[in-house]
Amino acid sequence: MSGVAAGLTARLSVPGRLDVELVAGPGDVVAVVGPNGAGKSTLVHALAGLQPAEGTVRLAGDELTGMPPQERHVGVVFQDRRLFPHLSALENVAFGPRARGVAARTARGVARDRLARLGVGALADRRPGELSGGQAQRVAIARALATDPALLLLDEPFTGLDVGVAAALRVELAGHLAQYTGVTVLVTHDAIDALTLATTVAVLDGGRLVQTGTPHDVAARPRSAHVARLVGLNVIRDGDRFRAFSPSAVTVSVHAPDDSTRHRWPGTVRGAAPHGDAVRLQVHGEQDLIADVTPAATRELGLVPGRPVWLSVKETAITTY
Ligand SMILES: Nc1ncnc2c1ncn2[C@@H]1O[C@H](COP(=O)(O)OP(=O)(O)OP(=O)(O)O)[C@@H](O)[C@H]1O
Repeated sequence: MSGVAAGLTARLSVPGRLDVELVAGPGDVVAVVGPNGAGKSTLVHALAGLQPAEGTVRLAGDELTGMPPQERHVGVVFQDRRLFPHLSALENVAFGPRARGVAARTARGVARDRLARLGVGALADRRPGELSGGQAQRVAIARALATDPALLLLDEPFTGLDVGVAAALRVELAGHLAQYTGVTVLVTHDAIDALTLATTVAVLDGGRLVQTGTPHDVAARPRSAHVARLVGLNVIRDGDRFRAFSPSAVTVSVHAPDDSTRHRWPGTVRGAAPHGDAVRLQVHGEQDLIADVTPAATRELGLVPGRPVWLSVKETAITTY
């Protein structure tokens, strides 16, 4: 794979908890998903050097194996933020560059820039105790980005935030990640994160990677019930918004539906696989979509690979982000 030397290659093992090989290129956003206890946090901590692990980690051509956390070119955001309570937002963000020997004035300039980019420039003088959860998480992300890390680790960064706050932060993070040339590893329990932010979804179960692929591939061909439940969503990009709907909300027909209240897409059946009591169809077209239909409908409509179909969904079944 080209560019891997500039990206991340990790082989990590923590006996009884983790045994994975993870490869990502520059700009990749790897969403790590999996059930509770799968080893997601262990992986993030091992990459950050906060969890002793056997194996090797190469990042941007550097060997990190055995390197202490503060020397790794890694930015970390945890769910509980972990800002220094006695420092202002600005000082929290400037701390990393300062610790790396950057002059105070320059470090503060970098910190102002990162805070502004995360939409919290006006809160630079506040202490963490004077920030809302969403604001504190923006500061935590600004802090993680302040050293221009080659690897950004986000461990459930939206957990504990109000739905609206998480949605706004997700949009900003998406904009940021689109320009970020390092590797991002994002631990998430949320299908929207996996499908909208990630370039790769890595499914961890029992400490091992059981599936990796593009978000669409993993959603279309989930190899575990957990992932099927997690990523079983259609997501369409509409400008800078994402529109998501469940495969069970999709109606499949062989003629163009004339109901103007529904969104319609033509496509061709690519594959069909049992999915619980239903059949999950993969449909290729201008939008690659998945649809759950009954086995009876599959037979009656002749929904086999190559079959041209129309998919439609009611506006009310669509959630916009
Ligand atoms: N400090 C520890 N010492 C020993 N075992 C641990 C420790 N922390 C976690 N484990 C075990 O390691 C395994 C992986 O845990 P980990 O916290 O990495 O999972 P996770 O995927 O992040 O789970 P969750 O989604 O619940 O946060 C689990 O079996 C857990 O019980």
